[in-house]
Amino acid sequence: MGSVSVSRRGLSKGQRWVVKIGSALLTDNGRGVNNSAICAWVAQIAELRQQGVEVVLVSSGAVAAGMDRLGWNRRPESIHQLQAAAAIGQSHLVQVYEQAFGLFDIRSAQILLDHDDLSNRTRYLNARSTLRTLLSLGAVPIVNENDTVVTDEIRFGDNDTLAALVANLVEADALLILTDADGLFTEDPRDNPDAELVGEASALDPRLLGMAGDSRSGLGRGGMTTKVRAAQLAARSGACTVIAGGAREGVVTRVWRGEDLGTLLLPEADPLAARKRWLAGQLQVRGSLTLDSGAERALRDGGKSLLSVGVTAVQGRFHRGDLVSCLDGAGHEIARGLVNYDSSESARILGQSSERFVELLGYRDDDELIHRDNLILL
Ligand SMILES: Nc1ncnc2c1ncn2[C@@H]1O[C@H](COP(=O)(O)OP(=O)(O)O)[C@@H](O)[C@H]1O
Ligand SMILES: N[C@@H](CCC(=O)OP(=O)(O)O)C(=O)O
Repeated sequence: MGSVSVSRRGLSKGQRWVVKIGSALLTDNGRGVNNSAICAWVAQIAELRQQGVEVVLVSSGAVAAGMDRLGWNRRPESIHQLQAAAAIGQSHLVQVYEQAFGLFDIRSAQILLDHDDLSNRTRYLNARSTLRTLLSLGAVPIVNENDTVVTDEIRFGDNDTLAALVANLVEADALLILTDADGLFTEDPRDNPDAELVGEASALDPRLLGMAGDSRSGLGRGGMTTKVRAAQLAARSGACTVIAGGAREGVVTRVWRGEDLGTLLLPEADPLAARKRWLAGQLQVRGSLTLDSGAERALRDGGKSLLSVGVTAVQGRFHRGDLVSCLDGAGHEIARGLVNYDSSESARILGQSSERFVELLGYRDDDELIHRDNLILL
């Protein structure tokens, strides 16, 4: 699987990171919320922020923290008891984070998501806009599954998957999964103490899932299997994943600096191509926009976003967040992208500058009709 490489050095170039902290770690194996560990991770995240890295934190631990507060020492079977424990634990957890981030003058924000939020396009885009806005305000969003409203069938099942979906959502450069093992080993080290740490591999290497086993802690859910799957999911939008031991001193900043810690799982060679392909594979084309020559040039040569002022016609019926084609004057498709306004709104703002959006639509959300990050040139 090779040793550490140039790819490790690339980690510090990432501008947006998702850091996921698992239950067993957070609660010191069920012994209440580990305040000092949380303070240490928060201090490291504050350092990353200082270096210009935007961080989204995905934190598990609500059920485990709630169990501790309720004096339960076994994870309940009943979904309602789990939900109740999560509700009690989550508010405590967020309070601890809020205090810790406060020491660094960083605002934190609670985001609770469920499966529908990420499979429904409008809610997906809304979640994305909120996360992006929070990041641009310098805040650290703290994400967890919305355990109160989910039922068994629609649970993500584990926060590793949720973290990978969030990495896709915010188009993160890296996903750091902190857990109670030092990374992915060739076998569960609890079964075989001679198992070796995998230093680096392609996230898509088929051997990885054969090495990964389940969780044993009774607090965590997915074990290494969901972490490897999460790395594969994150790789789809071009993110690399590091699975590392969260109890190691300075782990977040050390991984960021490229130190040889944990397991680095890489996306395919060209992350940008992966990201665009991921975008293209998202949806069916629902409509099209015809561009004037200025807009065509801005897209083709300038790598710019599509503004409504450069659109001359709107075809089809589509919603905000749908995939639409961008056509040149002769009707040839030159690009595809996720549109920020639905078809009737797009028809009202075509040819107009975004300054008139409020007057024409009654509101203005995004200045661009299609943001360049959501645009694929053909
Ligand atoms: N190949 C492996 N390498 C390392 N750990 C493994 C492996 N297979 C299974 N595990 C288990 O996965 C656990 C971490 O997953 P989990 O308990 O779900 O933690 P978290 O709460 O951080 O998500 C480890 O404690 C370890 O016992
Ligand atoms: N939403 C749940 C997540 C549980 C979970 O997935 O835990 P983990 O496997 O430790 O990431 C909680 O906060 O307890």
